[in-house]
Amino acid sequence: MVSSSVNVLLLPEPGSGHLMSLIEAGKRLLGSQGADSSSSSPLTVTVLVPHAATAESASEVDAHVRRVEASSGVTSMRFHRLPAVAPPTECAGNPQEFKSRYMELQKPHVASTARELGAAAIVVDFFATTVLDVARELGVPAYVYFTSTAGLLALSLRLPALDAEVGVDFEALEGTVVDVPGLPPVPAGPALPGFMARKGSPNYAWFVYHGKRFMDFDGIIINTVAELEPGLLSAIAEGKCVPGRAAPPVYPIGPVVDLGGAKEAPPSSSHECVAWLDAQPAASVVFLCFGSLGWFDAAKAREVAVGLERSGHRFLWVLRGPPAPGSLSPHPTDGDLDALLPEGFLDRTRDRGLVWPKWAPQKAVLAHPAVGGFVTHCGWNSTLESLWHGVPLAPWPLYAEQHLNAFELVSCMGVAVAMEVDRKRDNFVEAAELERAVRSLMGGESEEGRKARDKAKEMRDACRKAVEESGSSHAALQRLRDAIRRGAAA
Ligand SMILES: COc1cc(-c2[o+]c3cc(O)cc([O-])c3cc2O[C@@H]2O[C@H](CO)[C@H](O)[C@H](O)[C@H]2O)cc(OC)c1O
Ligand SMILES: O=c1ccn([C@@H]2O[C@H](COP(=O)(O)OP(=O)(O)O)[C@@H](O)[C@H]2O)c(=O)[nH]1
Repeated sequence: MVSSSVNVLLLPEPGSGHLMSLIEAGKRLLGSQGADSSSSSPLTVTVLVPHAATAESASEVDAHVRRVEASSGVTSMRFHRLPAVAPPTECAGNPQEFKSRYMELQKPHVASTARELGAAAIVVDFFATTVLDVARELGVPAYVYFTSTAGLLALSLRLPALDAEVGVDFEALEGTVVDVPGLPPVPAGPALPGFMARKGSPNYAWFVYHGKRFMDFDGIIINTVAELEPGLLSAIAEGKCVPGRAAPPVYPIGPVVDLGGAKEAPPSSSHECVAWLDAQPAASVVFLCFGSLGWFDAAKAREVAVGLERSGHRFLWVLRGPPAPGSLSPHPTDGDLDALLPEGFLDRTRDRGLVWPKWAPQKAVLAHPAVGGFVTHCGWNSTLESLWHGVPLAPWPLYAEQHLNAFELVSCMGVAVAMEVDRKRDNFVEAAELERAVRSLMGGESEEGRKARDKAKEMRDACRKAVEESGSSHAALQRLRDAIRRGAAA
């Protein structure tokens, strides 16, 4: 007998990156609900879509929601738009504070919607840990969805204690290391996330707050793969991050990336970048792309150009320019190549390079057999997309938690060659250093490069196996569904 459905509410942060990741996670939750799904209650998912704070963000969110609504096959996922709230004021320049306070303002709407729709569980974005109060008030189990690494999760869980142990600002710890269970000693200067620099900053305070609250959830769903971060996941599960308290169960269900049609073969050469790659030999092209917010000024672009030219390798370089002057949007503009690149660079490299000034079809590029290496800002989605295709990396972190990701990619996972990024000079990389890293990554004599290439292939296989039936992420999803059903029954 099929019993009534179990409705899981998802509360994303209304920015396209986090929203898309949580919706994709919701699809996985609905996925194949297990051999016993005909006899147990089927899960349904309702995404609570907060009204985005800016017009630009609202239109991105709306477009994405419409695409998912229209796509066939996602029949048990519904979307419920939450009413607009007045955005918090006085947080300019403090994105973590803004996002955290904005999510806190959703609480009354989440509470009334959960009552109206009936919720068996609530899953919230990691900027929305305040919404745990609503779940507790209603007696509904609550899960947090963590869009980044187990490394950042371990650091977040450890941070409240670390905050008490360390009496100075973290930026004053230059030259020392920080202990995070599951990671080798973390060099404070190069590797800690930027928002940890000053204890007085509201972003830091929110990071400590979220770290505390993660411990109170019924479970933490994380976009990683057990085989990518085994030591970190064990350290968290063994309670090493918060001694004396059992951590909530952690469900590594990754890689949660929407691979669309790009899973195996690249799509037809409809995009100029892909058409260009079609004409290049296998594993011969280094791809450079820096996420949704990465951009370069002429000084940085010059170093890249010189480094690429001297490396002799083929390249596909996504070069974006600064956000529009006067605009509130942090998004880069299309790169003005004449202004950004050294004289004659495009002519000299015409036969072996393409500089693309706009948003690029990154997933299709990484899926292309011509791509042999990826110079990346180390955004976690970009990293997972690269590893899904077995492409080794050279890290050039820029913002958010990316410096910690870069450290982990080199020092723990071994899928990246190290590249020296001068954080004190706004993440500047010298041409000679880029040239060295690209040569190593793309098949020079270096042992480091060979190891990164081998390890990336190994991780590709591990990621693909993880999502198969009997794989670790598949099993974690099944444990999560069981826990949600048990919670609903209770
Ligand atoms: C992981 O720590 C931080 C992440 C972010 C952050 O926030 C964010 C919010 C949105 O509404 C849309 C986004 O696209 C977005 C992206 C983002 O940073 C990236 O998040 C990715 C995961 O989805 C991934 O982890 C990348 O590495 C991040 O660059 C912001 C932040 O502080 C401001 C964080 O500490
Ligand atoms: O030109 C670009 C830049 C980025 N991306 C996509 O944007 C996402 C970036 O997410 P990530 O977590 O790497 O970094 P963020 O932009 O959130 O910092 C990834 O899915 C990329 O494939 C893309 O398709 N084209």
